[in-house]
Amino acid sequence: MSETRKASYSFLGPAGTFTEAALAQVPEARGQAWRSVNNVGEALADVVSGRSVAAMIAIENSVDGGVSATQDALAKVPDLRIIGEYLVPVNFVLVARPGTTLADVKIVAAHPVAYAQCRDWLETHVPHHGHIPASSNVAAPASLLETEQADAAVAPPGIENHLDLTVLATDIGDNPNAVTRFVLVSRTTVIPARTGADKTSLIVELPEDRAGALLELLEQFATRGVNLSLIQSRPIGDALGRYRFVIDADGHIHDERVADALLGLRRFSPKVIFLGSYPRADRQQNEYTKRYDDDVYIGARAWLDTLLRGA
Ligand SMILES: O=C(O)C(=O)C[C@]1(C(=O)O)C=C[C@@H](O)C=C1
Repeated sequence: MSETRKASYSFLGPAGTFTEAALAQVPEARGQAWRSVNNVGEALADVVSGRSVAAMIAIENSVDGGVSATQDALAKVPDLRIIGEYLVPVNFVLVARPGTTLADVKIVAAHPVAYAQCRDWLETHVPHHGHIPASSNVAAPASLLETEQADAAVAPPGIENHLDLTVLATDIGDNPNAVTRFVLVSRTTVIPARTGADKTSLIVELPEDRAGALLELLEQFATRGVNLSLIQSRPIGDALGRYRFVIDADGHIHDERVADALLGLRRFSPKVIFLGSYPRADRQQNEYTKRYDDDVYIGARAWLDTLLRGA
């Protein structure tokens, strides 16, 4: 009797993290094997080695901004593609071992991105606290039951149903509408179909020592009517003052205006990494001016062809 082998999907664990909630939104991952890992590097290594078909990773938080570990890993690990985007609303509770009160709390364990989202609350209600970083929002409360290094932990709501911990405070996030954006990363070169509500992710380096280079980069998009939903600089790391740009552009590589912008970037930049074109999580149709429609590019190319053919 032959048994179908399950495909493996890696996610930041253990079970109960927001990353797991993002993976739960992926229809193809349902009923497959989910592999809990401890960090983004491990998740991407699983994809590179073929151990997992894809990995779910956090890439941006509405309060704390871009997740630098993810952005840097995507710049360094070759041949990865983003194939989907998912949004998860995030809010937090403060938990402790039973018997602990808020007044007892001196050290708080928290994932750094979660800590950054609860900083105002913690500074107001636990003003003298110290912080121990944890690898995830579930690893933080779990650590309270393993060591006494921390007195309390920042955790996702509902954690008290899985771990023997007491909730000291709820809704401790500084912004009640906080959202984290996740991406599903794979090694496939098959580009998800164009939907009209798409995003294209890129990492672009600037040519060195050129006045106005950043403006020239932006012009590649502006002159083709392509809107950017994200542009963030990250240090390349080899010398002070050298940066790469992480970019999300509205549209799909199969949109003529986006393809033309990519050609412009490739001519101008020493390094362009195409991270993928994929459906936007918010399913909002891409907006652009009529003069950047596919037909306009196709018509212009046909005109050039007739000139080249001497017609
Ligand atoms: O620890 C988790 O629950 C995660 O899924 C990780 C993560 C992140 O890496 O940004 C996800 C969402 C929250 O904003 C904080 C932490």
